[in-house]
Amino acid sequence: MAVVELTNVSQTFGEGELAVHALKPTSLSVEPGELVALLGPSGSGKSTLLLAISLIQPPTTGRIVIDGQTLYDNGPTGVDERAFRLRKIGFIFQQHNLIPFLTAQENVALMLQLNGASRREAGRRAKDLLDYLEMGHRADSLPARLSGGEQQRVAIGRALANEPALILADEPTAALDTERGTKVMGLLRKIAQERGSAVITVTHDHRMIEGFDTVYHMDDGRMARVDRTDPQTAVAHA
Ligand SMILES: Nc1ncnc2c1ncn2[C@@H]1O[C@H](COP(=O)(O)OP(=O)(O)OP(=O)(O)O)[C@@H](O)[C@H]1O
Repeated sequence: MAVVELTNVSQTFGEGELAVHALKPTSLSVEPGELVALLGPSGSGKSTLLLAISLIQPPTTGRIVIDGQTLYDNGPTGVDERAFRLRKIGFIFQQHNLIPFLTAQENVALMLQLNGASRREAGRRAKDLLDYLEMGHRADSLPARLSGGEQQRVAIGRALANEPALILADEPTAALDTERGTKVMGLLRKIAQERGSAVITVTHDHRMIEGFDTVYHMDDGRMARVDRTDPQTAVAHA
């Protein structure tokens, strides 16, 4: 079963002559363990797509099924979207938005507590997760004391805390040097494989493209799959 199943999802802002068709009818299926990259110029609809998938900004039309649950079918389906997001979707943004006065461990634990874990249980699981991300030794540090790459790993820990079926990321490696960026990609792959999560990442970071299973290019609200075996196409979309 696919983790993400989109059918004819579109987004139009405004009406009549002023209408912006930010996302033309788009269908997409992402399997467990699959890493998907979304490329495309500024304003092509990448953020619109991520916001629609997570129903942070519901689309104008279409059907969205995540982890077997129909969240949207040309309108809301009655699912509690906020609770669903908290349990099933992890977000990683370029600006990691860690809470500055909480330690690395507390930042991760907070997500678990929001989902009902006790403080003690959340602390224990957050520490395990940071160990897994090779950040256990910095568990008690405040974000300001961590390097950019370390902060990014804490943000990844936070996104993964509830073992989400789907991870949505916006430029997770752009602020990192190649070595750290490669490590973050490796982590995403490891998690996707071990947990069967699907990962959809907006990226302009061409250094990392090889790390993805599937690459889509967006242009003016239209999404097309990039055939990486064809150098012409791959270059045209680079
Ligand atoms: N809430 C909104 N109201 C009106 N227009 C919007 C809204 N959100 C996005 N748009 C428009 O929709 C189009 C797609 O925007 P989107 O943010 O999805 O692009 P993007 O590919 O993510 O760009 P970037 O790489 O710059 O983040 C743009 O023309 C944008 O101006």
